[in-house]
Amino acid sequence: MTNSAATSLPAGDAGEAARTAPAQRGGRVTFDDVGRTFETPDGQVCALREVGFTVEPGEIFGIIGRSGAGKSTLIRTVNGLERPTSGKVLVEDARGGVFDVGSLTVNELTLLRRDIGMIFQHFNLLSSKTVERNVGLPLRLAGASRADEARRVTELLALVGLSDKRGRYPRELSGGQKQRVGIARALARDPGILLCDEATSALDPETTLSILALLKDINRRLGLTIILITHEMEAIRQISDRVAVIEKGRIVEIGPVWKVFGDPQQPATRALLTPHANELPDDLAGRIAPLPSSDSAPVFDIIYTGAETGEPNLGAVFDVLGHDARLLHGTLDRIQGHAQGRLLVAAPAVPAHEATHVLALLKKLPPRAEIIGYVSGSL
Ligand SMILES: Nc1ncnc2c1ncn2[C@@H]1O[C@H](COP(=O)(O)OP(=O)(O)OP(=O)(O)O)[C@@H](O)[C@H]1O
Repeated sequence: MTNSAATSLPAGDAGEAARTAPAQRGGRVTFDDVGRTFETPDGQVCALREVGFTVEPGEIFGIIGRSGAGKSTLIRTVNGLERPTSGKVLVEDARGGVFDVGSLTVNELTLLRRDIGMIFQHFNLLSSKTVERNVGLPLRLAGASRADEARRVTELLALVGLSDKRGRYPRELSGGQKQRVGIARALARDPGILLCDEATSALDPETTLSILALLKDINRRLGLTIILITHEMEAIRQISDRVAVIEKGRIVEIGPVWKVFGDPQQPATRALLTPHANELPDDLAGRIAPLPSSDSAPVFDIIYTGAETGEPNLGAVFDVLGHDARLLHGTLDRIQGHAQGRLLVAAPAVPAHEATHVLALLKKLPPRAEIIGYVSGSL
């Protein structure tokens, strides 16, 4: 990989022609031991430490972390809005040109940013300009003719489902429509990478879903690489291929979404994903005791991480726990085709002194199970 800059960045008419052709595949982003510290009146703040991973072309890659973890700083290093104080951010475009973002001159950065679109939580639209003018702005700044701009705006508005809003102003649009304008504008110059900074955080749940569906559709149709930072786990779950968890500036966990969500390894990940995972409904919690009594039944907590082969086999569970076993509580979800979740099952047929033995049998079916207590009362 070349670490030096911009000789392969397209320039002039030939470059413009290449850029207006549909992207065949997205760009690749490599964080190579990236660190970023800020000098503040209160001393140094270390926002990123030893960050190292690669986002592959065409991936939708999510970055999650609590407030102040370093998400914004990290995503902003991709388009040079932040420069690393150590390490490198390398962006490889679809034509194989590799750019060391931190070492680019201002002019080179301007060129690189043509290949990197960005959308924001608060849309950042120009309120005095129509939808058409907002979307066409990057093209106009790049010197496109009026005719080329109008043609491209027509394509982009069709892509985001806003063809009928061409002459409207941002104030006349809903939040979801404004974000669609933001997406169209970000795609105006046919970038290979789209950065999404909390892009759905200001939207209601239904609109969020429609924007996520649009991003996924764009990713599939254009082959664009999408990097999204968010504190909304649902956004990641819905569309990301892989996810990285950032905590105090470090990447603490990274992997396919189904794996990280189904079987989080780090406390920071668990805190983000399942803050209420161990909470039971009050009525049930009140009935579960730590020790058995004469009329109680052991409660088995069965966890499907998604790594099991095939779908969860309830028949096999009931063969072990007895056919009068009762489902007390549970969730089951599907992420990227993997069924994962948790079932709490009471087994009146299992005497307390056999519970541990039965637990061992149960563990041979799904990979995780434990006894969380004993429930008494009629089942
Ligand atoms: N320009 C700056 N000057 C000083 N400190 C900064 C600057 N930018 C970010 N920081 C600090 O770096 C750390 C990471 O901030 P960052 O905004 O990247 O976190 P975040 O995960 O995006 O948070 P949020 O979800 O709240 O936006 C924080 O401690 C923040 O205060």
